[in-house]
Amino acid sequence: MSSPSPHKLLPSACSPSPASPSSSRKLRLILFLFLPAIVLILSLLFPSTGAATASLSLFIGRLVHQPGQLSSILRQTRFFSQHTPAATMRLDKYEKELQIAQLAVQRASILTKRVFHEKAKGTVDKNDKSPVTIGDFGAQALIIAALQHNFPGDAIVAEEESAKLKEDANLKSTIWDLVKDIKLDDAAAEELLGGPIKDVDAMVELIDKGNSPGGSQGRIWAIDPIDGTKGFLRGGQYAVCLALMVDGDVKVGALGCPNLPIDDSARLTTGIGENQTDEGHGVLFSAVQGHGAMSRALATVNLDVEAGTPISMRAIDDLTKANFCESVEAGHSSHGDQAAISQKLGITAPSVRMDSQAKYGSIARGAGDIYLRLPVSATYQEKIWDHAAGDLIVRESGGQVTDIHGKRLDFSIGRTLAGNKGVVAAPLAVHGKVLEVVQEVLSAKL
Ligand SMILES: Nc1ncnc2c1ncn2[C@@H]1O[C@H](COP(=O)(O)O)[C@@H](OP(=O)(O)O)[C@H]1O
Ligand SMILES: [Mg+2]
Repeated sequence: MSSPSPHKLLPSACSPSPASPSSSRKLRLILFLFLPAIVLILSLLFPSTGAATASLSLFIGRLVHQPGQLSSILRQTRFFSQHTPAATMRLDKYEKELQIAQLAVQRASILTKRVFHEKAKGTVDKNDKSPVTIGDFGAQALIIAALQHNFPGDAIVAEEESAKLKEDANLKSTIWDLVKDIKLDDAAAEELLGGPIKDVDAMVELIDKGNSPGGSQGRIWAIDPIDGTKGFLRGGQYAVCLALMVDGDVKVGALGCPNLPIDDSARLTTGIGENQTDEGHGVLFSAVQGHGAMSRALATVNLDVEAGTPISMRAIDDLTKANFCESVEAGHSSHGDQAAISQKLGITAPSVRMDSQAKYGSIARGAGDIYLRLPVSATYQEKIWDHAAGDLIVRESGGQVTDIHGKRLDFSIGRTLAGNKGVVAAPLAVHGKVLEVVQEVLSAKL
């Protein structure tokens, strides 16, 4: 068994820490002591501006008495705490990348939702026997069109290729009929993405632009147009996933989860992975390295790139009360090993099964707590598009993501995570304990 590499296990420099209670207390004390003095000085200096002085004192008074508002200001101002920058999206870098990623995921999600609610999803089997739908091809074309328009020099690693479309004219035209009508409701946002794709040939060409071998150099986008295709077909959870890596490090991540509840505080229930046919769901998760993660309702319009709700993982003081997530597919993650790990940790609640990177998003916002992906096959290599966005979103929410050996996921090797086995994602404070038990249970296989 290889031991965890210490430098890889350091907490993300950007784990979010909301304004700390002590810094908040400090500011409240200062304001409390100086409030009368400020008011006195202002009224002596500007006797004619009584109303302004009164409003100012009212504002300061509210700050002193409303810690929530105070801490939100602290988060935004980076005041008093060296940790506060993480909880805001005040971006000094990657602002455009985040904006385009969010809009591209929103637009592709409109397409996937349309297919999701139709009976016939145009399913074909790929060579590896995994299914792909017209939604996968269409969403990939739309996302790549947006990336090519904005960042023409960037490489792209995307899951699908157009070979099947080239041999099936019907399939190709069905996808084009779908793609050509999809647009955001906001004209300016649509223009930012470069507007509609020109024609069917351009669409096919775009799909194949996702054939980069990946690697450790330069800017590379990873796209999974529909992650959890089996969940998508079953009527369960799925995710539209996009991440930017620079020199092998994930810098920006966006996850569109059209079937997750918008409310971040809704705890996961065991039924979340099935029969998600109600409208009114949909959440967009995003993160920028060093700036925390956030969520917002998955919309169809333009968006304020820095707005959204900061999210964080749930603090767990008692691991027996933790909530596990795992794949629905027993072929993707070993249900038996997961059950043995739960038992050893004293967890009695059944793990919540759901498809796709919606698992990463769910634990990042504290709806669930721990996501384990336990290898079933000795030879399977995880794909970078199945993890890049989720890995960043969880780490930026106060979590740690490693493989079962305790190594951080390495996105710099190519299209697969060839240097890793499985996934262990958990809040930073308990990750070590969870990993220990994972290794104990899997010891015979490691
Ligand atoms: N044997 C295997 N082990 C682990 N993951 C696998 C696998 N076979 C396929 N997958 C991946 O599992 C992903 C779905 O993950 P989950 O089980 O968490 O929903 C699939 O993504 P797609 O649905 O995009 O093809 C696919 O890439
Ligand atoms: Mg996938």
